[in-house]
Amino acid sequence: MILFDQVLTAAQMRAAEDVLIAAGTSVSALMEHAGRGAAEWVWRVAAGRTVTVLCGPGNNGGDGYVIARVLAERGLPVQVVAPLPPATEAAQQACRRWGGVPVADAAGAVLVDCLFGTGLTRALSPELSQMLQRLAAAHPFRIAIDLPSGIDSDTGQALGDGMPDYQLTVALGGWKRAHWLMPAGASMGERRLVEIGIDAVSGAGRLARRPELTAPRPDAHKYSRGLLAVVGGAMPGASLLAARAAMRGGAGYVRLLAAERPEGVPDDLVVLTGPAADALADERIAAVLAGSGLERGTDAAERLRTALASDHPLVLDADALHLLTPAALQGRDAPLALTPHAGEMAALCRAFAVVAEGKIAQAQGLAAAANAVVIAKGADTIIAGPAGELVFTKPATSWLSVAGTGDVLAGLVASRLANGSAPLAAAEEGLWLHATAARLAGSALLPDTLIAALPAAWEQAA
Ligand SMILES: NC(=O)C1=CN([C@@H]2O[C@H](COP(=O)(O)OP(=O)(O)OC[C@H]3O[C@@H](n4cnc5c(N)ncnc54)[C@H](O)[C@@H]3O)[C@@H](O)[C@H]2O)[C@@H](O)CC1
Ligand SMILES: [K+]
Repeated sequence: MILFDQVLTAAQMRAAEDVLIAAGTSVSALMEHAGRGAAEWVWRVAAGRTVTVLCGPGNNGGDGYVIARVLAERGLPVQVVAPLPPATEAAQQACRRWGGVPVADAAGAVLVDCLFGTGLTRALSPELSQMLQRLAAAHPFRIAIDLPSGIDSDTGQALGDGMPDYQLTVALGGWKRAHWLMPAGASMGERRLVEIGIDAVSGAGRLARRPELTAPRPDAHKYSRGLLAVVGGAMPGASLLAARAAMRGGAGYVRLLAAERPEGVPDDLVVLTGPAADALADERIAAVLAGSGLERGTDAAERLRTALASDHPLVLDADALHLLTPAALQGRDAPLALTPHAGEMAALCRAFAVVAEGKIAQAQGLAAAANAVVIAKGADTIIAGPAGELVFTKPATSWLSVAGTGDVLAGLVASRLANGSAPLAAAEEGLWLHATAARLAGSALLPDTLIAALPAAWEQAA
């Protein structure tokens, strides 16, 4: 089975390669396979122009020698820069088969960066870093093979300064975590995968899938599509945005529970201003959203307690994430989804005593500690589930970086939950609708235009 959506750590990638090697494939054969696949991409981009391959000492460099040989065999002008000699057996063999003489420096149309891949363990030396930057400046099109050299494969952090930007990154054998994490993702350009036959790896993450979102069943009615209660707070604008988004997320009925009827409520949104506990006692409620515009005072804490006590499937966002404690979850059985951005994640990790470095470990630690699906938001949104599930997402448009889009996302995830999706699926579906509507809303989008684009996003779901 070909796995195009698996996302691996460097250790998981090595383990997957070891399985193939134990089954009789040599490292050189894997390198040949990977290098040939990568060469196809370089060939297309180069379109007859001069290519420079920068080869490092490890197997990433070995891939580079394969690429240089394949392109030279096809008649392309190729030069190799190799600041360090090949040090692994497979790389030495690939270098011998290439058979050329490296040059000290080069300029041309396309730079192929094969300096380091998953084996990078420390920052590049100043000499190597300067060489990489000089070559990058001398080539208008830059392709990173497996990873841009200088990136930590597991965290996406740069291990030094002055990383160049690439137009294309060709992942070999499987996606690495860094391909879908910031800051690395911001410098990788387009990302493509060359498959080399590795199998499923236990404990691996995966890329978010295109969800199966369909029109309501022919016999649907508003309650069968799901009744969502949105617990509003002192700042009604945010909960109103979330509720309006939720109305277009698939739920059949959205009720806003507000202390007072806010300004600007559309006619088609039901607002209940009585005690929240009474409103939440309605057994037809399929899911609850709390947190958007809740604020953090005594009233807010009380409203959150009421939402938690009702024991409906629950999405908590924004201020609720600053108020949540492990004690508050005692006795709850219903599914829970949390949607923290980086600041809220830090507060939750403190509250739930999650001691972990980095976005993935924190999201997974919190998911386990709170028995919740955690949507760790940002330019590199990931989803962590309580059973260790880990889902990466492809970058959405950067125009989403504007106030209020988080409220829209929370409304969409809650709407999917009310509609009957399990929390992890609700998270993936909500993120897909959000990203698709954002793409359709175009430049300079606002929460309003994002919500307005949701029907068109649904049209693309089928
Ligand atoms: N193992 C395999 O079966 C395959 C590996 N492939 C390629 O091999 C790569 C991984 O190969 P390696 O594990 O050899 O790793 P790299 O090619 O990334 O290089 C690691 C080598 O560089 C040294 N090193 C690490 N950081 C350094 C630094 N800052 N300065 C100087 N030297 C440094 C290490 O000690 C090691 O010798 C992958 O990214 C991929 O490109 C592919 O060819 C497919 C098959
Ligand atoms: K590289």
